[in-house]
Amino acid sequence: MVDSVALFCTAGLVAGALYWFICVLGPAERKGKRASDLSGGSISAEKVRDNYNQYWSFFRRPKEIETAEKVPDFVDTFYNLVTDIYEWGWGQSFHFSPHIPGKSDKDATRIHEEMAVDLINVKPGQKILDAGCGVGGPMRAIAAHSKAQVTGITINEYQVQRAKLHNKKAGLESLCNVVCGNFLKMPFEENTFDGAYSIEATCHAPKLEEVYSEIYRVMKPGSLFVSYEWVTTEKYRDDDEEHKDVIQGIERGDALPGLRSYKDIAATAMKVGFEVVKEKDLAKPPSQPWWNRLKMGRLAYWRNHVVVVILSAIGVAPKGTVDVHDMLFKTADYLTRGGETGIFSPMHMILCRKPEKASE
Ligand SMILES: C=C(CC[C@@H](C)[C@H]1CC[C@H]2C3=CC[C@H]4[C@H](C)[C@@H](O)CC[C@]4(C)[C@H]3CC[C@]12C)C(C)C
Ligand SMILES: C[S@@+](CC[C@H](N)C(=O)[O-])C[C@H]1O[C@@H](n2cnc3c(N)ncnc32)[C@H](O)[C@@H]1O
Repeated sequence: MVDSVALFCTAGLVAGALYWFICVLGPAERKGKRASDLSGGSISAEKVRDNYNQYWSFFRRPKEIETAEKVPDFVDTFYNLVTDIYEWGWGQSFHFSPHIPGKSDKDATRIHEEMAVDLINVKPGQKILDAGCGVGGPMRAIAAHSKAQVTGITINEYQVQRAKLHNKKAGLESLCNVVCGNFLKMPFEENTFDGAYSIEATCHAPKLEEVYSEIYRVMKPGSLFVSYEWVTTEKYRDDDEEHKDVIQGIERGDALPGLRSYKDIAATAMKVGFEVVKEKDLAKPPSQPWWNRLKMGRLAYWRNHVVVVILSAIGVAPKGTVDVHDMLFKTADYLTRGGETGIFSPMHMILCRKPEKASE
């Protein structure tokens, strides 16, 4: 009798501890994803590992990444694999922001997002485009702040579902619209939007010119476009093996067909017809390091690793989740090294205007 009571109590304690470790400690945000809900996005659970291997096979055939037609599929596969982990461990905004002393990561993220819409100067009710919207963290902050009508586009169907769900929960359905599509060939008429922004998304385009010219096409003459670009900075040397290693690590862990130099951004914008209004690397001092948040998360990553291993072992999370989590763990290190050495920036800001009259 005493034995069975002890057994019962121990089992209760173990179950309680597991619940606390996985469900309470797990979510990044109060209303975030739970570890027990980790999935492979639109990929069925049994195909997650195959898709992870397929993702890596792109890097064994680098020529294919250079082919524009293959890149959206490769990026789509990547976001099926990482979207839930990002939401669980980071939140609903899939980007970095400078650390702001005395402010939480959540507030610093929102301030960085609001700055984008303030730069494009839109009025309540006007239509704006979010090129590469993720699950819509920025879109909701921007719609709430500006009262503009935001249309987001993402290549990943699973993100569309997540974004719509979050928009509904936030009561922002009337201001936020999400479509699944390729930002290299958007399902919008010419001159549709009163402004456009893109946060850490155009880096996935094999050729920046293609996405910029498509954004230019759908914007109204005289309207503004702002982008936060992932770039290598003036400190990057391609004859330095350490630099090359860090940049290659960032490309592989973030589904990038090839990082561009900061020099290419304004040149490309002008090539497609934009006037460049302003260009500034928002990571440069006096901004505080954006990579602080990645470094401080290390303990949480270990806890997440244990959670993912347990959940995969008991069949709650798909089998390849551990591999995907490992890949992100290594990526966090490459990104931190990129930030600390100053050779990489995820927030090279460019503000452009579509001229009232297109030049010849
Ligand atoms: C703009 C892009 C994504 C940028 C960031 C949002 C993500 C880049 C690396 C990601 C992460 C790395 C480590 C993960 C950790 C091991 C896990 O336990 C919890 C999630 C991470 C913190 C994850 C979160 C998102 C990132 C910071 C790219 C893709 C263009
Ligand atoms: C790092 S996430 C950033 C998401 C969002 N801007 C944010 O900050 O939360 C990059 C986004 O770009 C989208 N993306 C990448 N390539 C795309 C393409 N060819 N067409 C449409 N969306 C694309 C991805 O699906 C993803 O939503």
